[in-house]
Amino acid sequence: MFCRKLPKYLVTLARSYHRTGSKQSLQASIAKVPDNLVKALAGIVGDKNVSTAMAVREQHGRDESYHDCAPPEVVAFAESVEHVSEVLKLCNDAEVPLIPFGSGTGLEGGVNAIRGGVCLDVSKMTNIISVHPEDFDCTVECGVTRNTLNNYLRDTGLWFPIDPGADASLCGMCATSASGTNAVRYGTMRENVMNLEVVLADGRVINTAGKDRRTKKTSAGYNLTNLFVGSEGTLGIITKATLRLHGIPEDTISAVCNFQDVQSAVDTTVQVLQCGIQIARIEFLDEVSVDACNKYSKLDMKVAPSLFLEFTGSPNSLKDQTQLVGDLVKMNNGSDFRWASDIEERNHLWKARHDILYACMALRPGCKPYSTDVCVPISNLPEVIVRSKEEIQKAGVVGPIVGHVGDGNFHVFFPVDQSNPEEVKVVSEVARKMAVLALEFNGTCTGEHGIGMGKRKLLEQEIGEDGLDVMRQIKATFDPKGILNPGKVFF
Ligand SMILES: Cc1cc2c(cc1C)N(C[C@H](O)[C@H](O)[C@H](O)COP(=O)(O)OP(=O)(O)OC[C@H]1O[C@@H](n3cnc4c(N)ncnc43)[C@H](O)[C@@H]1O)c1[nH]c(=O)[nH]c(=O)c1N2
Ligand SMILES: CCCCC(=O)C(=O)O
Ligand SMILES: [Mn+2]
Repeated sequence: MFCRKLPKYLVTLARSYHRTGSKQSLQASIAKVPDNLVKALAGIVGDKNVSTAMAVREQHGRDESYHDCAPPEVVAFAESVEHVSEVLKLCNDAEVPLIPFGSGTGLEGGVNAIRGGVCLDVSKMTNIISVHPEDFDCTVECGVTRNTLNNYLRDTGLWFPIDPGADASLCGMCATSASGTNAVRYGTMRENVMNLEVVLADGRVINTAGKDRRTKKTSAGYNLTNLFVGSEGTLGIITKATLRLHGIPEDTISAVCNFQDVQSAVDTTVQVLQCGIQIARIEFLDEVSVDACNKYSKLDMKVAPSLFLEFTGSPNSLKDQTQLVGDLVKMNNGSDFRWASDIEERNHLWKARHDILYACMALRPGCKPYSTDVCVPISNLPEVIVRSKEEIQKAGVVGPIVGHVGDGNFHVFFPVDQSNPEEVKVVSEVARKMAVLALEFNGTCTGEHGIGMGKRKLLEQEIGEDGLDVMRQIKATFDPKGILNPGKVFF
């Protein structure tokens, strides 16, 4: 069991766990941050940037998910890469856990300090370092959020299209390999990051593609950039990202339409993609989600399985695309095709889509979101959604379905009452069955939210024992003392 040299706090943790095998013992053995370490932190980042106040710790001990708050013992705010490097050296030498915090919008408990330690909040590092409009790229510090970047870019005619709905930090988005409604057209963070500045556990600073490199292509050695994309704060702290920018489309039209059943809506999506239509967004909402959206965002859509679509391009190409998609919708017995070309109407529609999490939560006030995130090859999507819906109905729980269907990715948002362990158990079991079903259909348990705490068991099923071993070896190379966000991705 203890084959590798473990840090002190992990030895205590593992021993007490194996003595009693209980969850309580895990919590009891959380590492204490010594007073002198708190003082040393203040020496690095300044007194104003260190806090042990309970309110600040609690605010940093959870994200937007259902996972119980696990506050760090101290929160430090970094203002520069030098701060990040010094703090890491300090924690590494003292063998104290360190959890990076971007903007706390994650959905898998990534920032929860389940083994205590120091939370390093990087949201004060907000410089937009460079924009090269002629090269379609920019470089930002880790605390810059996607809305801040897009507001800054407005006059250049460019934008960064990856859109997880929440106004997340761009390096937090790198850390979770985020995507969202625009991925069908622009890809995910993986396709849109060219270079990263990363501080390693021992304080060394590296640039994953080499300092100041910002090329569209590279064949130079291993792809370190994409090793850090999706690493969830377990391999290093991302302090800068060089990102690809895209031209703002000339014209945009949005539309909604509905179908008699889930299968027809998803079949339409598959056919749209198979026809090679360069759709900008195509989102599925089942009747439960539409109902929630109507109530929360004051829409008046027919309560039926629906698609939200967006087309972009020149006026001529828009005409061709919309005509073809209109025909496909009709072929699948879809109806109520409603266009929204006016910017206010479009914004209202997409705001409603992005607020779906809150709309679903409003179905059961006081509950927290338990979200699934499976992704399968597009041809398997209709069957996987239909069978997932059957599981939800069999379990008798509220489970609206929303999907980035163009990517084969969809979510069920179960609003769960955390104070009811039986309910949490039932929901977890449906979520697990859905993930296993996706794996059987050549899919993944997470298309965009990450593994965090909730999907660690599923990762092993997905990657296999040997694959997971290689991941552990990579972790040990980058973080031999295991201080970086311990307990995330792996147990
Ligand atoms: C309403 C709503 C809707 C959505 C979503 C959230 C919410 C609240 N999300 C999820 C979320 O926005 C996404 O996971 C973000 O990428 C997280 O960015 P934060 O800055 O908030 O990271 P946050 O602070 O939550 O941290 C997330 C993880 O990354 C690590 N981390 C953060 N900053 C780091 C850094 N600089 N270096 C290294 N590690 C770092 C943390 O330690 C943690 O493990 C989502 N996502 C998605 O992909 N598609 C979607 O459709 C949506 N939709
Ligand atoms: C439980 C929230 C999921 C958010 C999300 O990923 C989306 O709205 O697409
Ligand atoms: Mn999503």
